[in-house]
Amino acid sequence: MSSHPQATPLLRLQQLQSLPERPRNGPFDLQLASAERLMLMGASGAGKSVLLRLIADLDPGLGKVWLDGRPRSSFSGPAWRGQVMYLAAEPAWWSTELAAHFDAAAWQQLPALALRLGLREQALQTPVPQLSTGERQRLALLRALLRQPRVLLLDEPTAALDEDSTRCVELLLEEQRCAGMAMIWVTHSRAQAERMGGGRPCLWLEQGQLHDAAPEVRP
Ligand SMILES: Nc1ncnc2c1ncn2[C@@H]1O[C@H](COP(=O)(O)OP(=O)(O)OP(=O)(O)O)[C@@H](O)[C@H]1O
Repeated sequence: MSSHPQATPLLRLQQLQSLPERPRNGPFDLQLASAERLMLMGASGAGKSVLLRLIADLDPGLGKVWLDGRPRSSFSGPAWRGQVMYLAAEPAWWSTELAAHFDAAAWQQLPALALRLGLREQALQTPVPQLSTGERQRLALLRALLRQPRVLLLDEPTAALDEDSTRCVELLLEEQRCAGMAMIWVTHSRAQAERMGGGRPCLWLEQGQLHDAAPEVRP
């Protein structure tokens, strides 16, 4: 399957798949342009997180991936994941101090962005374990955005959020897309897939394969 076939896609997958001993996932062939966003749905356990993790090189797999025509094998792992970044549904925090997760420039930019996502000012001074799930989810998103990846792989980024916060996140991510960031966005919300899909059908993952349409409308 290919989305928007083009001469030089930003991200290209060819026959990407999980290792044979893992649950079947793939092979996937996919292209993603700069400023393109694919919405991805599928039943719980269908393999959506595994697909994103395969792309980010966080899960072992077979097949090929390119960024801007350059093979993933020519990047170091950290360099690849800096440009093709996976934002987990439950992101990891390696220090209880929030500031430890941001470089100095990003830390300066954080308050204004946090305000836009409805985070209280005090949240930035609160030890990470004492933040609410939704606060941590928004801060993890900002941590990722401030690193300016070329491709952001979003695993249910609004799952823990109320409607207002969800809309704030959607607006910010739309701005980032318009500025050129490509995204694959996993959601369980059909309404969100429609809102954020830009008129394109969302992709469905089922039995390890991607489809252009929801299961009930496929022949
Ligand atoms: N490292 C692994 N080794 C073996 N099986 C795995 C591994 N990681 C995930 N799986 C299995 O692959 C399947 C897909 O998992 P995945 O987390 O990708 O589902 P998902 O579509 O993201 O689900 P949800 O919507 O519930 O988050 C699950 O059955 C899971 O147990």
